[in-house]
Amino acid sequence: MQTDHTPHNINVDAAEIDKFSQLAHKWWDKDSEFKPLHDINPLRLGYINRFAHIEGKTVLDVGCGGGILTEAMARGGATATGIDMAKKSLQIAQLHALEGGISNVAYRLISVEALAEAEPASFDVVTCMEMMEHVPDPASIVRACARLAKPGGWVFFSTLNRKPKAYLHAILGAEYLLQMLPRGTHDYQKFITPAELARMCRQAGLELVDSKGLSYNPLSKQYRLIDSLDVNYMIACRVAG
Ligand SMILES: C[S@@+](CC[C@H](N)C(=O)[O-])C[C@H]1O[C@@H](n2cnc3c(N)ncnc32)[C@H](O)[C@@H]1O
Repeated sequence: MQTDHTPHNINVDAAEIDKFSQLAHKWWDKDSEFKPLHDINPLRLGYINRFAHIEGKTVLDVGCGGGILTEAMARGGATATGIDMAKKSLQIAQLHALEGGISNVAYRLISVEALAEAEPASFDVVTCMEMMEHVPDPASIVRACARLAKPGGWVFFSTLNRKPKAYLHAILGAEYLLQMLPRGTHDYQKFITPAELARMCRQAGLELVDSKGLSYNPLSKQYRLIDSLDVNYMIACRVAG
């Protein structure tokens, strides 16, 4: 794994990185705290592919954790790079790729802001999933992601909406009632409304092309894409060509 030493580590919440580092050994346990990410992975991969057709493309996965999406994109034929600020997660990601014989994926310990400064406009596709609600300054992440994509490239974000319904579903439901996630996984104040995210994208020079919500049915234990952005949602953006 490549480690880049950089002063660009201001936009990092150390407690968040610590939280994910402590769970790092569970990234690939599909019955663990990371089960929801495994369950939504085919949906988000399908969504990304619908717009960006990743086969043969260079993709960057920002806040990649153990590489659940990064590795799926590499398996889908992309040359994938995953970055995160939790070293343990990156080590797990790299080990998992090695064990699976996947060579078209690389992991780097570097902030997205530092990578954007060093290698602007170098990826066809940039993804940043379920990460922005864990950082102090999400707009800085959006700007860096936009800078890293090539002209005409695609940028995808997913996060949680700061709406009471999201508090009910993502915190009371998932953390307390269903115990799908550890308590304290999410901080409601850090959730981002679609309007706020759209503004951040606009200010970063991204054109918002599409948005979809994700809905979980606790009875069937299935996720599906929906039009409502009330709880979890994803957006697809394009850099001017
Ligand atoms: C909920 S996990 C999502 C992992 C992955 N994106 C996925 O959806 O499968 C959030 C990830 O964001 C990472 N993270 C938090 N703050 C970060 C930062 N400032 N820079 C890079 N990664 C960060 C955490 O270490 C963790 O791996």
